Amino acid sequence: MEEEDGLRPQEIPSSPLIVKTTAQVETHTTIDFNEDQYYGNTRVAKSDPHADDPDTLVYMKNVHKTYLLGIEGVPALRGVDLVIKRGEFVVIFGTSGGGKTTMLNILGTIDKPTKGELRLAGTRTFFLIRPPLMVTGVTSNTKDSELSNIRLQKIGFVFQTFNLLASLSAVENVEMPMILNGVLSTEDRRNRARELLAKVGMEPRMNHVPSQLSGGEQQRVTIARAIANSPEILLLDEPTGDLDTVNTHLVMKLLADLNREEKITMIMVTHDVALKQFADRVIWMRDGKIQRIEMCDPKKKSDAIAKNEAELQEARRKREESQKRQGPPVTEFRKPTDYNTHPGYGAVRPSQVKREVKEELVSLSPPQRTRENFPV
Ligand SMILES: Nc1ncnc2c1ncn2[C@@H]1O[C@H](COP(=O)(O)OP(=O)(O)OP(=O)(O)O)[C@@H](O)[C@H]1O
Repeated sequence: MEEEDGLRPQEIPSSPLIVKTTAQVETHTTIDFNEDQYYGNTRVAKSDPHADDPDTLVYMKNVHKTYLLGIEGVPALRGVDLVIKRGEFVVIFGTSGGGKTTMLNILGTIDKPTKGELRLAGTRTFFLIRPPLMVTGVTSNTKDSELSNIRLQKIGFVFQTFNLLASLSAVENVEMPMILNGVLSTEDRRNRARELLAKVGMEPRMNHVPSQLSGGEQQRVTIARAIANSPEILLLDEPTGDLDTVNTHLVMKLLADLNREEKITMIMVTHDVALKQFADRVIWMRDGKIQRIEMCDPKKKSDAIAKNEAELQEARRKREESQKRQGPPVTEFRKPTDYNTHPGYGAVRPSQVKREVKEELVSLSPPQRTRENFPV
């Protein structure tokens, strides 16, 4: 029986039916869907085995994003289909204005698509042009607080500009996502933050505030903070963009280790061609579309990781040698409390956290572009 709008009324299947398909992940263009699926009488997606595969962490189907500038629409994404599997290291590469950051913002639920389907780490998110009649999961009407829960538990962010809270120490910054998650006790949070900072080689400077840390050190703290709630995905927007060569090696080593050892899925936007070597797949974007997907040779990836480590060792050796030649560095001794920027050292005050988190959430939102600061 066909309804007026051409959609069939049908019961909600307990799990979406998988019908005949010849889909292949690697080349998004060859996905051939043969039948629609229905939730109630709302058509949400055509059948695709990847959509319900437990190893699928990101599923984007026909995702569009159009920004509104006054009365004009700026199309940033124009029908993106993408499947990312658990544990992959994906690099997003492409022309300026191609839609890379927009895609990352949508994957991070910082921004919502105008149209299309997005499933993230088992969370189903439908964005339909018209309001869905019967839909399971989250819709485009989903409250921001629910989306921020997905962000908090499933996704870690690392940006080019480290985005640490200026008035909190490194260890307090790392504790922040755990405070928001509200699962661990104060003591457990502090211990975990300490462990994470040790992992990124920053434990000795855990009581320093960001302004007392170098760019590379701040980025390591950011990575520790990003993995605090054991996310499944790390979204990285030019994570080495502001770093020198040695710190780039260091950060890439950390990311490669987290990907290999902890199976965290990495999705990284970069303009640095050299970083493509760390990827399993490179997604090339142009004019809001995926232009092509390049599969990378696993051997080249492991060679790149080994070369990166060797270069890092060499850089450290050279630095130690030059320090020996110049004699011991002049050390300024300070008490830990010299780094304290607010009373109640060691304890994060709830009012301060609340205010700073608010600022943090604002800073995570995509910049509001207006006709004045963003002429078209
Ligand atoms: N908030 C916004 N308001 C209006 N237009 C926007 C907004 N954000 C991005 N755009 C436009 O959307 C398109 C894609 O932008 P996006 O920042 O995603 O590209 P990108 O590939 O990350 O570019 P770059 O490599 O230069 O950072 C561009 O045409 C951009 O001008």
